[in-house]
Amino acid sequence: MSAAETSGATMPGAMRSVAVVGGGAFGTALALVAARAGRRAVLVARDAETVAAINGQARNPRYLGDLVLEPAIVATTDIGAVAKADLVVLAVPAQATRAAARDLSGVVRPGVPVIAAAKGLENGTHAVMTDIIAAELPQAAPACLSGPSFAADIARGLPTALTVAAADMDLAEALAQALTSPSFRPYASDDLIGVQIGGALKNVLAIGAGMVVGRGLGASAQAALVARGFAELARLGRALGGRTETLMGLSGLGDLVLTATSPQSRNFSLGLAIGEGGSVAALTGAGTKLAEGATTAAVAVRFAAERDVELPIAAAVAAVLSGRLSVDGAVESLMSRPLKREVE
Ligand SMILES: NC(=O)C1=CN([C@@H]2O[C@H](COP(=O)(O)OP(=O)(O)OC[C@H]3O[C@@H](n4cnc5c(N)ncnc54)[C@H](O)[C@@H]3O)[C@@H](O)[C@H]2O)C=CC1
Ligand SMILES: O=C(CO)COP(=O)(O)O
Repeated sequence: MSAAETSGATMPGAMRSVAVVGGGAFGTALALVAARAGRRAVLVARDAETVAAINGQARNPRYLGDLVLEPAIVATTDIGAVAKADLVVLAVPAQATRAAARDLSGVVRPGVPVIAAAKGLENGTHAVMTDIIAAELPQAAPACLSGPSFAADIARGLPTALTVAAADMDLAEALAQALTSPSFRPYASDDLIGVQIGGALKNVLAIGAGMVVGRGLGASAQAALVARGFAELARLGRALGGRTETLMGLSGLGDLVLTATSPQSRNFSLGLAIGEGGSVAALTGAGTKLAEGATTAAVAVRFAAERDVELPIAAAVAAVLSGRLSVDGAVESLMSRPLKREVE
């Protein structure tokens, strides 16, 4: 018997029904993934208008424009629907993951895997998402899904490859089997920390890359930020126990390359607008699009400082976001740091 079976976690053949919680862009895309993989997929969203549009017109206009959602998925506002699921996906923002998990505490059945889809660190606790799930849903088997994949690309059925991780590799492999389809290729991993630190940090670095482009600093500077930013992501990931191979894989370097180079990314776009002279307050205030890196920046810098890990680029991004530095001031501070060996 595998560790997953002895721990009571649900195994692949039994994962017939998937509940995705969170009716935004990524939750909707992941409900489509589950449906394409042959699972019974239900999307639990709190906004009744979104639920009506998904069920009535196969669209989520608020988050995915006029993209047609095929195959059809079923949406509901009833969180009780999660009780029937053999597999749960939590696709709400990182700072809402604890509240959403708490809402599910009396609903998720024992042994059911709960996959965190958010990319970020919790403000205050510095927790990764699977630690939040472990704390709030002790009856569940925590897992996470991360990698280069824009929700709209997934929803269109474009080819995507991601990493799905669980502490138990057998469970990670079972989750990959349960979600795979011709356009969606999950790779299994048991490195929960490596996967989640990569996903959290790449958003911060993507904001920095956007600032570089928006300020007109050139493609050479953008590439330097990606490479030295990756050194920071890997330094923090390794300090927390993540593996170098994971950090260099889909959920780390892969997602960093995507997000730090594409205006399709909300994090990159936020940085771009700041670099062009936009006001941080106006670009991150109420009603603006989610950019997880805007919160994760300061959280990661504090977390790293506690562990004596240096994150100069992330710190510069956090300083610009908090109004302590201009983009030009950030560049000057980074360029005037004492010279270092490239490899420590
Ligand atoms: N959009 C994308 O391309 C991708 C997003 N992600 C990650 O997925 C997470 C969610 O992102 P998106 O879906 O894009 O954001 P979004 O802004 O499109 O949607 C967020 C959804 O969460 C809901 N929500 C917020 N708090 C909630 C709560 N307490 N309970 C229930 N629902 C709640 C909102 O009503 C909204 O429907 C983020 O961490 C993001 O980094 C990961 C990969 C791709
Ligand atoms: O995580 C993502 C792609 O992998 C989505 O990035 P943004 O949140 O910056 O749009």
